[in-house]
Amino acid sequence: MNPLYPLLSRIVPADRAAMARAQARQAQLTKPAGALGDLETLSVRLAGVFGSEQPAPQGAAVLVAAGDHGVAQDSVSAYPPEVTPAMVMNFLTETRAGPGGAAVNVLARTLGARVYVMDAGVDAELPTHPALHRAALYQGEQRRGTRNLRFEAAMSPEETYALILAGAALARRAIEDGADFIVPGEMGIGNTTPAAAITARLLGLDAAEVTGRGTGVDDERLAHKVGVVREALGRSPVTDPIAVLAEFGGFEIAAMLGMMLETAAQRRVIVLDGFVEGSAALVGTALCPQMGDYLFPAGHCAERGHAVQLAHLGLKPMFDLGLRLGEGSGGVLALPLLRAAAATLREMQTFEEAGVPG
Ligand SMILES: O=C(O)c1ccc[n+]([C@@H]2O[C@H](COP(=O)([O-])O)[C@@H](O)[C@H]2O)c1
Ligand SMILES: Cc1cc2nc[nH]c2cc1C
Repeated sequence: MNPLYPLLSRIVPADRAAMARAQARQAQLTKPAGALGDLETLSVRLAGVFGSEQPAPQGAAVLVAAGDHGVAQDSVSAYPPEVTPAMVMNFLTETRAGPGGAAVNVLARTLGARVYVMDAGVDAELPTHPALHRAALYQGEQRRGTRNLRFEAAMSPEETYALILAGAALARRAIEDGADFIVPGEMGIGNTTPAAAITARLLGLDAAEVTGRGTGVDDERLAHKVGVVREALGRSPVTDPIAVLAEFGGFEIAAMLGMMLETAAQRRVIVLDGFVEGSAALVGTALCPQMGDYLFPAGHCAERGHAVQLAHLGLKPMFDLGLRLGEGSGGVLALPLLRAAAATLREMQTFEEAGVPG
């Protein structure tokens, strides 16, 4: 049996009747018709997720999965692979302001989201820390970093399934802790290369159309990176979504896919951050189109290939701040907009209640 079958079979479409009631309610609220713009669309989609025309989502969590990549030895990033474990320590360190000194920690602290960090296969001996979650090991060793997708499959099928299920388990934990919004996030030097390969294969595009500068590579490195993605795609003809993920993917991308599937299965909101997160979302909707009902893209991301991912998903981002960080940082920034959208349905008066002539 497909090890994902029990998870996939729990994902049902959003509640269309609740969405229709929310749409009708938006029309009665005290504002000119349509005047809340995209907040109205978001509020109706949230009604579908929570099965209520007055959705009341509570907690939020950002789940940052970290992994290393064989291809990072291949000059595809502007930074060395040692940054990945160093940033994991930065996510966990105590600072004067509180736990964690990275952008995602600060944004989450500012906006009231809880941060969970996951070692999905980082190439370093990380110390035990109460806030550091290890990927559940399948029978055998968890490798520290994937193989180089340019020459061979990045992950085995067993590793791929193990990481998907580990990501699902962490999302389950965060939901048990009270999260109704799950923001999958990632850290992994080199990971815009696997994300580009996955996106190119699943959308049938050329490497050059979806390969961007990541951490900021120059023109020469970008041309080399496009060549690496093209070689990887030329090496393997796979099109099955899980095979594509295993062949070109990353441990943290597989973990984020698991987080997304579990969040959809539990009818909570998946707040979608950038391009690397988008590659996991493409695998998810290829496996299970209904997962798209639970996806809420945060901001437009400056990475080449992000716009085409969202166009394929048929979803519009909420803002454009030129972000290209990852970590789930953009997703955390979207939380106030999503909360505000739900609050309009719950708390605004109707024309009739307020005695305003409609
Ligand atoms: O997800 C994105 O949109 C995104 C865009 C550019 C960079 N990143 C982050 O930068 C790293 C990947 O960039 P690179 O150049 O090493 O492939 C990784 O740690 C990601 O979190 C992430
Ligand atoms: C410093 C640094 C922080 C990051 N956070 C996500 N990707 C990153 C890449 C670098 C290089």
